[in-house]
Amino acid sequence: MSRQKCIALIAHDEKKDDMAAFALQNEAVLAQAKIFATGTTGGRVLEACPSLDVTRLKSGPLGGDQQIGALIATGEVDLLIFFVDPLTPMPHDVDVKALMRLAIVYDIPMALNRATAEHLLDFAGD
Ligand SMILES: O=C(CO)COP(=O)(O)O
Repeated sequence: MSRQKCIALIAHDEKKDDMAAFALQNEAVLAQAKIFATGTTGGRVLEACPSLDVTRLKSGPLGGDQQIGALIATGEVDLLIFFVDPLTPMPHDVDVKALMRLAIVYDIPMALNRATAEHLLDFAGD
């Protein structure tokens, strides 16, 4: 039997409402997966969908992006959904870039906006 899929969810502050709505809309598919999320994002996802299996890591600026990156490096993430805010400077921009870099290095499907995330979940739900 193949192991349960693992999905990482992250959203910058301006995109958190979008992430909560996305989680609610796709709750049935997300319920099949183990979810890792950065701290605040995970809290918002759990508020929207309390029954999901969400492990909350540190908040992004405090190391959460790096924790997700480490999980990618150890082969524990199958899909990264990261709603990025391209209009706000981030103090932890280097961490954001490092995470995206690892997703590319390990060839993990990565959605950086909602439109792409919907497509990826369509495939994951098949
Ligand atoms: O900053 C983030 C990603 O770079 C997200 O972290 P939070 O989910 O804790 O806000």
